Amino acid sequence: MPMRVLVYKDLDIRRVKTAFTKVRAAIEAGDLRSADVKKLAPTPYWRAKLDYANRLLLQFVRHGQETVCLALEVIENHAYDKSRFLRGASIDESKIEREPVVANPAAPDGKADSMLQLRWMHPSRAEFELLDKPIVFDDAQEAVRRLPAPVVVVGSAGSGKTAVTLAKLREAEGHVLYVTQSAYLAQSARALYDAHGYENAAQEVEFLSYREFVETLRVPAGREVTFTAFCNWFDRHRQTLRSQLGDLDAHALFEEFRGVLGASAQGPLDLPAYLALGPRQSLLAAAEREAAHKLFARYRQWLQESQLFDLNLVAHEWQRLAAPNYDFVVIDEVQDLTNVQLALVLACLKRPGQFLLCGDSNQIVHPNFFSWAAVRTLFWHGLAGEAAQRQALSVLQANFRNTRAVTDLANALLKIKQARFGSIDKESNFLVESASPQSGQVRLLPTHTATLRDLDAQTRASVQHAIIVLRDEDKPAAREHFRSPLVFSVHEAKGLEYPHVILYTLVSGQRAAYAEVCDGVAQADLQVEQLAYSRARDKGDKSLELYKFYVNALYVAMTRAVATLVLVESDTSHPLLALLGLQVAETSAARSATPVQTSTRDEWAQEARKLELQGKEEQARAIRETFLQTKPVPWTPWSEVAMREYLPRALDRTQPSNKPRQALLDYALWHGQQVWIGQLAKQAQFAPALRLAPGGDLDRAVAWRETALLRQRHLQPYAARNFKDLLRQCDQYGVDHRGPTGATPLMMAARAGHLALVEALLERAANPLLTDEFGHTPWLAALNRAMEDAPFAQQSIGMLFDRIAPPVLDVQTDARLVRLERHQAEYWILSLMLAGLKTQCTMCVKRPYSPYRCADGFFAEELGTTLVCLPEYLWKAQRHKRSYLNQVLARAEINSTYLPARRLWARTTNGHYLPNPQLQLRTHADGDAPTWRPVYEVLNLAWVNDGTSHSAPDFAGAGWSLRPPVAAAASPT
Ligand SMILES: Nc1ncnc2c1ncn2[C@@H]1O[C@H](COP(=O)(O)OP(=O)(O)OP(=O)(O)O)[C@@H](O)[C@H]1O
Repeated sequence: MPMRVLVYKDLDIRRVKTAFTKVRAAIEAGDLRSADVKKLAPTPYWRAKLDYANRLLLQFVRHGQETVCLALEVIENHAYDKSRFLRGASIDESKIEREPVVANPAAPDGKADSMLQLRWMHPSRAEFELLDKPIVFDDAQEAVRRLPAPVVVVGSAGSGKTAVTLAKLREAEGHVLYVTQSAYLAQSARALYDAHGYENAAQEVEFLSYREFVETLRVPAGREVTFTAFCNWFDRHRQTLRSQLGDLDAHALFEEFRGVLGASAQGPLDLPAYLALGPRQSLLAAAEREAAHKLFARYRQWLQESQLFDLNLVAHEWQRLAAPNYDFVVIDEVQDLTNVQLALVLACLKRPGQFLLCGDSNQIVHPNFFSWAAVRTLFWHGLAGEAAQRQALSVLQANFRNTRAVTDLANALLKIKQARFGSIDKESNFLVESASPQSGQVRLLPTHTATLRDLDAQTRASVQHAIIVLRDEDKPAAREHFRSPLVFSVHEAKGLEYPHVILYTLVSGQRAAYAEVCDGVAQADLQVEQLAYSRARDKGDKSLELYKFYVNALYVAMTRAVATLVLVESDTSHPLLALLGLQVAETSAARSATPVQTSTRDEWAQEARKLELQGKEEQARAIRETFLQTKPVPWTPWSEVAMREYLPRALDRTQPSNKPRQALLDYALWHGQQVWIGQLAKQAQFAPALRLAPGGDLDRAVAWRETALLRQRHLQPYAARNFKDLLRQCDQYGVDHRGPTGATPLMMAARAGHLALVEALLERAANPLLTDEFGHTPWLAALNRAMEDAPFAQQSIGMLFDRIAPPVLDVQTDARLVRLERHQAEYWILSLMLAGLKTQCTMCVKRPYSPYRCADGFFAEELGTTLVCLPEYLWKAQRHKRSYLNQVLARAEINSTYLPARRLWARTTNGHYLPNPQLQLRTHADGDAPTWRPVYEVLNLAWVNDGTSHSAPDFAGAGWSLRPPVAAAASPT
């Protein structure tokens, strides 16, 4: 059967052009035999034969009932090991040659259903972009991709803005920045960029949340003011506020401070400037502004007194730190940033105009004065004439996410908004076109007891259903009927999506406001295919500002639903619902149209983890309490606290119990801390310790053997092929419970190099960011082993890297955030230092270099021993020279003049380095917001020194060594 062939945008066929054309024609003709297409089991890929030495990597996907062939990569000279997509999978070419050719890739194992589905396909375009999945751009996206900078893209949720933005970002050269308000979005964009091992040598790319971007200039002192903190301040001033500002709520005042008073690129407004604002530029009438201005001054004072900072005000102060750093900048969800914040980002461009902005003003759910016109005015200033002329906006109208029914309803609401308030601006004045092949469903149901009972039964145990209410204060009422932990206010739901969504009395809960939203709008006003641009009738009319929250909130809430949407309303005859074309679905069949769904424990665990990453703590906690209940472990995991408690008893010879002695000995061997062994031998005369350290001095050969045995014993369950019991334990005690050694199962599995177990634990939402008391994450636990076990480094680090290595390493030096990316040598060197510090001076483990030589710090030869074991795609052969490592060590040293100055480590003696004592690491303690902590506190240097250094005489003599760091000796100045 003929077959469409789509070609990956980055496929390089220069050297095999003719052969490629022939192979492509054969596949298009459905003749897989001539192309010699064979499966590369066990990977999902196939290969075709281009000529004797070269192969073409393929993948087959489905679009509806059709099978489509994707041409991904040319594999030159049989070098499957260099393939970007195969990621080092071992392919036996001779075995493949013997495989039979397959006539139809969808047929052989009858697995067409499990093949990747393309969501949408262009009628004629043959090129595809690859993010997490292959995407063929529609014409509007393709046009944006081809536009020269500056580019401004307006598109609603699900219109593929992020996809096209990333495609464009990949084409830029030099130092490139992607920045957006939400840390979660920045992280997911980075994951999409990196997907399938994408790398681009022509660019150095950073993905930062706005907060992180600010931190790269200087980390603001104190904590960021949160809305909750603001609410507490607001409550304290409620009386004054009420008398002067009426019943303005906390959200509105926060936004007036953020979006109006503090938003201007020229700095916070003084009173005359504030009073001079037009009626559509502030929520407050002229008379109230004086009071608001005074309050703003008090707010700023309160921030200072409470050691809080407001990123908006920081943006203004940091303008002086802005330097031309970036060649190209992408700002996603630009509507979430104020002008002063935007100005700060754009001030960091090397050449004005080298940016792409994208966003959607229909998604603003708190009063916000974002307007495309204001954004335009802002960058108009910085642009030379010609660039400014080109400054057109591109609109993406398609929606690749929601089903047709949901999109139709959202469009109806946009029409009502337009008819009632006029256009917000020319740019956001469009309807959305659904690109979904599915029709979907929208229903209106009354708040009858039986209906609510049915809905609760359908949704309570399913991760596929979410319940959305208007405001936080509406949640308790929803919880009376819905037991699902997935109850969100609109604010919280922004940026989320669920297959099925219930809106609980959103409209009836605010009948009057929603009646205003559709006041004077008639069915006839909605009979349009396009939105015509029109201004509001009365320019002084502030109703749009006042009601924008309600209409946009409803819009955001609706568009969270991918497939089906249910509106549950007490007032089912509200005029807005009628205008939206919603009628009550009366029959019991309609009521229970959705079957009861039950998600598995793993699915709930994943959902909790996802929500946690997005900062939705409340729902994550609710999931844990409802579906992931666990018991405390019945053992006492090893810890510094426990050992400190044992120490006096363990070392006191008169104490009869050997239990604390044995625990201390095992702990010492596990972590490689010889000091405790010596003391147990000398002071306690503990027989097992005496065998290791007769007379108190360690017999290293015996210690190596004992350590290996003990480690093997503890790792054995995590290395075993059958790990059912372990998973059962995770169900009982939680996936991140602390085992007897104090490590989580993921840390142990990583150290054991057990990929299948690592994957099973990640599947159960194990947290790869948790650390042990030496600051070791599961990834650092694996690296620690790699430093003493070369075969492990060779066999396991590559595959573990893809699963658990952090995409970036954030450190703070000189009060700035320095982000180390995975492809930078500094990322690896610092990771090895963090992973290796604990055992740098150990005598309990056989390591390639003597602990005496290691005491002054890490050195090129030592680091290189591990780095050369990494697969080529992680550590290129060019980096294998020791001189290269010495160069990197020198350039990131605290006194180096190299730019950018990273100041990651300090030179202790010639060629030896230790992490800069001034360095701080971003840590992710259980459930808390990430915080900065000094590196040696995270690595627990004091405890490491207690356990390893006493019996190494050289330490004391080596001016600056693994003794507690002497800050003065390493001061960056
Ligand atoms: N041309 C396309 N064909 C098929 N799928 C697409 C296409 N463009 C985007 N998508 C998919 O549609 C979904 C939404 O795209 P994307 O996240 O880029 O939209 P967005 O406009 O950034 O949405 P939001 O503002 O809600 O984040 C993604 O799963 C993306 O892979």
